[in-house]
Amino acid sequence: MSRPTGSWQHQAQHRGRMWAASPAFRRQLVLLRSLLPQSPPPSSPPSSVVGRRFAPLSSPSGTSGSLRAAHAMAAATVYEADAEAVVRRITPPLDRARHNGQAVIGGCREYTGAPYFAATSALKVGADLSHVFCTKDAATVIKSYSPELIVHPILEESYSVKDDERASVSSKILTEVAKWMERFDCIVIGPGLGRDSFLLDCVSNIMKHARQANIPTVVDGDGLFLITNNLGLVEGNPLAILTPNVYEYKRLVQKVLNCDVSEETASEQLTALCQKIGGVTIMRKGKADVICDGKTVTQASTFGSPRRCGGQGDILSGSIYILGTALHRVK
Ligand SMILES: NC(=O)C1=CN([C@@H]2O[C@H](COP(=O)(O)OP(=O)(O)OC[C@H]3O[C@@H](n4cnc5c(N)ncnc54)[C@H](O)[C@@H]3O)[C@@H](O)[C@H]2O)[C@@H](O)CC1
Ligand SMILES: Nc1ncnc2c1ncn2[C@@H]1O[C@H](COP(=O)(O)OP(=O)(O)OP(=O)(O)O)[C@@H](O)[C@H]1O
Ligand SMILES: [Mg+2]
Repeated sequence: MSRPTGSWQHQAQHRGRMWAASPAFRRQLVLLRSLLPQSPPPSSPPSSVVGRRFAPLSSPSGTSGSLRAAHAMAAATVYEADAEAVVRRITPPLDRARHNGQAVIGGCREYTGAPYFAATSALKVGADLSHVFCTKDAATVIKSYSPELIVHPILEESYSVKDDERASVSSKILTEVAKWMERFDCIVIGPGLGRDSFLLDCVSNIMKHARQANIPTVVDGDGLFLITNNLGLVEGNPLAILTPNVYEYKRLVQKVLNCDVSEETASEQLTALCQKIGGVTIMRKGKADVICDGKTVTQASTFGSPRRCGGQGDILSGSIYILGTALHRVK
């Protein structure tokens, strides 16, 4: 699907006026401050920020075509995040008056592990409740993994819905998820979702609803497959965080920037990608996780296991839940 033809700048100006007056705007400020260390004042040494300042990953020289303009605007500096300090800063304090919840939209016939990993990670980093919205086939399996998860067997794939029932089933699914939406501090769209066209249409509606409700939304796994083919779902949404792995990033770059991934201009290309989509924050997963909001580039290169077993990305997307709670605390 092609991108909307309306001018992004025009839409951004309009949204900007609305955002400035809304609680979501304050959440966005916290999002940026949490993920990205602030630039030190010109006279301050690098140690004064949460994170160290790094030389550019590469020079923008040698880039060509449509990327050149974006590269000219790109942040030339990559910061190294002090991941532990960031986590300490945004982890929700224990408070008797408070409870927090998150939802994972994912899980189909093939994949039950991914939504489980994401949902259970949220519990481990501090969520009191974690919901999974998945297909009926996946629900019993996911429930049997853990009594802590609240599992809703409501998503449907094409094979289980007759053509003339699609509209009513789709609307029923949205109504069911919408009923719960206000309880969530954050939703994660995509781990183990699969790529069934009917299911993805229903999830598009859920994403639009979450956006209207200003719920911070992490997009991972097959959620990234969905948005890569329908960028309007996240375009201009400052509460959207995309967490692509190597392949998901490659597909995004090819679709949005119309070129291949370039390691020589990695930070500039990531910045250009954020700017072209508009508003979103992207965490590019890899040996170092590189995070960008279109202005600043930060990397977290704390050593992890070199083993690349499946599920590590799902754990990451579920853990980003704490960022959602940080955002809701400034409601
Ligand atoms: N236990 C589970 O249920 C799991 C389900 N998963 C889900 O599976 C679905 C498809 O995800 P995929 O990542 O397979 O889809 P992709 O389309 O991103 O990957 C396509 C192919 O690339 C390979 N690949 C991915 N990352 C790679 C890397 N860093 N280096 C080399 N090869 C790489 C994969 O093995 C796969 O064969 C998603 O919904 C995802 O969430 C995964 O999260 C893994 C665990
Ligand atoms: N080459 C690597 N070396 C070391 N750590 C890595 C490497 N690639 C990714 N990681 C770490 O693993 C985490 C998960 O990234 P990964 O690329 O495995 O996600 P994924 O493919 O989406 O995982 P999943 O199997 O859950 O879908 C990242 O946050 C990163 O810290
Ligand atoms: Mg993944």
